[in-house]
Formats: sequence, structure tokens, C-alpha cells
Amino acid sequence: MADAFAGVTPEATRLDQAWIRANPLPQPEGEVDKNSRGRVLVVGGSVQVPGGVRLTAEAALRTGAGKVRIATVQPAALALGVAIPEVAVLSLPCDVQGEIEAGDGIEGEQLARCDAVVVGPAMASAEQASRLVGAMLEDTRWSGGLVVDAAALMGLAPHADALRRRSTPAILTPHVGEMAALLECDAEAIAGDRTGAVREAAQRYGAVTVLKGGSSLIAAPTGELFVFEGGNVGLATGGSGDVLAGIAGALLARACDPLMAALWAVWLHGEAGRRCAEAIGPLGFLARELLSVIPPAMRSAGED
Ligand SMILES: NC(=O)C1=CN([C@@H]2O[C@H](COP(=O)(O)OP(=O)(O)OC[C@H]3O[C@@H](n4cnc5c(N)ncnc54)[C@H](OP(=O)(O)O)[C@@H]3O)[C@@H](O)[C@H]2O)[C@@H](O)CC1
Ligand SMILES: Nc1ncnc2c1ncn2[C@@H]1O[C@H](COP(=O)(O)OP(=O)(O)O)[C@@H](O)[C@H]1O
Repeated sequence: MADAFAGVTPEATRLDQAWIRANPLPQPEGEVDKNSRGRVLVVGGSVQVPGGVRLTAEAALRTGAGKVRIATVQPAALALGVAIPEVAVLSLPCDVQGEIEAGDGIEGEQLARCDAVVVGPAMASAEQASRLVGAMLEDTRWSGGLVVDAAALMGLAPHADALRRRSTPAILTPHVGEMAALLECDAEAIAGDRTGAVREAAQRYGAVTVLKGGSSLIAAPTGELFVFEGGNVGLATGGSGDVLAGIAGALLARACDPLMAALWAVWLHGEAGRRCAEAIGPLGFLARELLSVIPPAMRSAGED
């Protein structure tokens, strides 16, 4: 078997069932209503990829978020709202390319009414995503958590200082290509030193960073490093990353510490993939099929 630790410094902690069992998620306590279970806003989607945000929103709901809203391009908004009756949809203006037109950003009131924002899934324009994120980071009425994914990672570099200074509980979920954009270098440099890259990104952005792949590395700005080897190749499919971002958003919204939220999200996503591979086959399960096995994966987390 190939050594999944190749190129990974030995101080990386293995993220496995034993770690998960020893580090349970905080459970909602006392009088619990849907607002206290965590409110997530998913900002993303485009005319070309209108359904990716559906995966993110449903993943957040399946992870236990009490309230989920989607802010997406106007041509997709109504259909999404009908397809997912459990969410509210905010319709945003769309540019000629079919991307969110990020003129005024998301209104402060919308941000103030959520505990975590997931930004970027299924957007293609790094420029529009960058403007959106910039406006959010300037908004002083909002103090929630932030998950940055997909095109929003491609456009995040100009906002590194703003994100770090703001001390927002934040999680970045790049694959190798998106990590190259974050660190403003080429993908070969990332592949040659994945550990150095994930640590550098976590420090530069002041955010927990998940470098996704066959084995995923998770680094905190404090230097802590974890490695997850429990995924399977079936997870390498369109929309799989959108599901991971939604899980992470829901955990941040329930007031998990961002490192804990990222670690649990990576583990739950991998465990959902394992369950799909077992039930359907190692290749060919769909990203949307991960969704319904998130709750049983959470329930079984403490079992052998
Ligand atoms: N398209 C779809 O079917 C679906 C898309 N969805 C949504 O759209 C989002 C974008 O997906 P995507 O497929 O458009 O772009 P993605 O591959 O993330 O590339 C982005 C950039 O990274 C680069 N890059 C990537 N991997 C690399 C590597 N290993 N090493 C080096 N570079 C690498 C890549 O370079 P390129 O491959 O173009 O050379 C490009 O510059 C996705 O996150 C999801 O939210 C889903 O909702 C539904 C199905
Ligand atoms: N060979 C693999 N084995 C296990 N997991 C993988 C493998 N390749 C990719 N993954 C996982 O699948 C997900 C793919 O995410 P991403 O590339 O962002 O997909 P998309 O952008 O289409 O949603 C990540 O969580 C990644 O860690």
C-alpha cells in the first residue's frame, strides 16, 4: 500500500474513528429551537452550475442545521426554492456570464441573521466571488463563521490580511488547484510540499485549511496538523466538495470551534463516502447520495 504519509511531517495527527470517538461534537443543550441549532447561509451557484448550492444546503440540513438559506443567481432561485422546500431562497442579480453580480454584496441584514456563511460553491468567476467576499469581510454587522470554497478560494488572495485581522472563525477547503491560487504559486509547488502549503495557507489567512485530495490535510493557524486517509476514490466526483462545504458550514453554525468543525466535516464526508461505496459500489455513486447517509454517519461516530 502506498504510504499516505509520504511528504507529510510525522507530527500530523491521524484523523480516524478513534480521534472522533475521543472528541465528540457539542450537542445542542436546553431549550432547542431551529435558530439555536444553527443558521447557515449558502452563497453561490451560477446559471451554468445551478444545482451545486443545493448539495451544500442539503448537506447543512442533514448535518443538523436548523435553518438554511441560499443566495443565488436570479434565474435559478425559484427552481431551487421549489426543489428544496426546507430552505428560503434569496435571489441575486446575475451578470451576462450567468454569475452572481457582486455589486452591493450580500446585505448586512442577511448576514446578521445567520451563524455561518458558506461562499463559493458552483460559482465560476473568481472576480465576482472575490468582490462578494470582500464586501462580507467589510461588514461590521456580521460576526458569524465563514466557509470559503471553490471560486471564492480562487479570488481570496487579495483578502488574506482582512480575513486574518477580522478573526472570523473560518475554514478554507481548497483542492490543489485552489490552493495554488491561495498561495499565488503553481500547482506543482503545492503537490511537492502539501504539508508546507496547508500550513502556510492556514497562517496567511488565519483560517483552518483543508487541503483536499486522496488523503486530506487539515491545518490550523496555530500549526496543528491532521491527516485523513479514510476517503475513497468514489468521492472524487462533481459536487462532492459542495457537500463537504455544507457539512462544515452546519458545524460552524452550531458554534463548533473551526478546527473541530473542519475535522468532523472531513471525517463525516469520508464516512458518508465509505457508506455509499459499500451500498452502491466503489465508483459511480453521486454526490447527492452522500446526503442521506450523513445522519447515520453522525449517529455511528462513537461506535466501533
Ligand atoms: N464542473 C462540474 O461538473 C461541477 C462543478 N461544480 C461546482 O463548480 C466548482 C468548480 O468546478 P470545476 O469542475 O468547474 O472546476 P475545478 O476542477 O474545481 O477547477 C478549478 C480550478 O482549479 C484547477 N485545478 C483543479 N484541480 C487541479 C489539480 N489537481 N491540479 C491543478 N489544478 C487544478 C483547475 O484547472 P484546470 O483543470 O481548468 O486546468 C481550475 O483552474 C466546484 O467546486 C463545484 O462547486 C459542482 O457543483 C457540480 C459539478
Ligand atoms: N482519490 C480520492 N480519494 C478520496 N477522496 C477524494 C479523492 N479525490 C478527491 N477526494 C475528495 O473528494 C472531494 C472532491 O472535492 P472537489 O474537488 O472540491 O469536488 P467538486 O469541486 O466537484 O465539488 C474532496 O473532499 C476530496 O478530499
